[in-house]
Amino acid sequence: MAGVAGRLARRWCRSAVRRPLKDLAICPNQETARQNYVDLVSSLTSSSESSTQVKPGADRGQQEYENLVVTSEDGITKIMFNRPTRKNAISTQMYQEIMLALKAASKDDSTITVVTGNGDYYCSGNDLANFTDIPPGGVEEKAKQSAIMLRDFVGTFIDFPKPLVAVVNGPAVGISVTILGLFDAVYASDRATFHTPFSHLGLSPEGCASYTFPKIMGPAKATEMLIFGKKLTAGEACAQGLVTEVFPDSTFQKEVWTRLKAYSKLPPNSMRISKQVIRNMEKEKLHAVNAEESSVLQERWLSDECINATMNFLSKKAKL
Ligand SMILES: CCCCC/C=C/CC(=O)SCCNC(=O)CCNC(=O)[C@H](O)C(C)(C)COP(=O)(O)OP(=O)(O)OC[C@H]1O[C@@H](n2cnc3c(N)ncnc32)[C@H](O)[C@@H]1OP(=O)(O)O
Repeated sequence: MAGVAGRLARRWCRSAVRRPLKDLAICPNQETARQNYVDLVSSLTSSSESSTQVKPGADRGQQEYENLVVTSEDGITKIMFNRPTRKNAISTQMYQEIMLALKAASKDDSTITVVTGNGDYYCSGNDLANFTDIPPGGVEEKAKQSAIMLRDFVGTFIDFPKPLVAVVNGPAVGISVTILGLFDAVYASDRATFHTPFSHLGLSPEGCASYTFPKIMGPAKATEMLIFGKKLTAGEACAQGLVTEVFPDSTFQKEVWTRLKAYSKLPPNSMRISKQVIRNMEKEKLHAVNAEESSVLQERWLSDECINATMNFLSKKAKL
């Protein structure tokens, strides 16, 4: 594995050497930062690479997923993030699996779709090792591919036609928080926290949060979360309208699932149509916001601020 990373890194270095710096449109400091990043990537152990690879033989036709557990029962399709040892961080493969699972859920017989996490975390956001998988086109190509994937991923939530409920079983970070603004209800354990540390990571908001959060909680509170990276408790997130209701952790699963099972017996067409009426006027705007956020992030991922923060995490120098 280290050999593959090394080869990719060497290929990126050769292409960088062939192109004059003015063509790269970056200053020498950025060039050095990127080179350091590529060097770090090539020295990493195989664990981060294996976490983002698609296993041959994963049979999508039969809805088998490597990083999700998807079940359908009592009119509810449950999509559970299932990488508990990585705090359910979303790998490249997992983004694809979530999109597939949502598309399947949009067409199945269930009336409600639920997203939740396995283990002590709901989700720790984007898997920071995603950026170690550098294609032959180099880091610019990686940023471009990531922006396309991000736009498609968020677009799947914008277009989801049935009631979509998040059952937030523990801390939520980054993109797993921002997309909550696209859910129809958010139930949280009192152990959950909501954290979008974009500035700490040299990033900017995604998941349409630059539009939905100011609308949900007002611009001043949205600024504290999205620009200053303030971590909210479940109670605070509920007071600000991001969370529908908070439950004590000891009774969380029982109370939430009892409620969801009752809701799932409501007439499905009526629920779908009500969702359309509530959300459809906004769809075009949300897709435009999604495109803009993805394009801004494509640039951010190439910035010194982002590269340094990612390196610090991957080399175990920093955590949130
Ligand atoms: C690519 C296209 C789309 C991009 C969309 C962009 C989205 C932006 C975001 O989502 S920003 C948020 C990114 N997330 C983070 O920065 C979180 C990083 N993780 C942490 O700070 C901590 O791990 C923690 C606070 C979430 C949990 O700390 P704790 O001490 O409780 O647990 P560990 O750190 O020991 O975690 C167990 C192992 O899991 C690995 N891990 C956890 N989260 C991530 C992650 N997001 N990316 C990669 N790896 C993660 C962690 O490194 C541990 O691994 P180890 O056992 O090998 O040490």
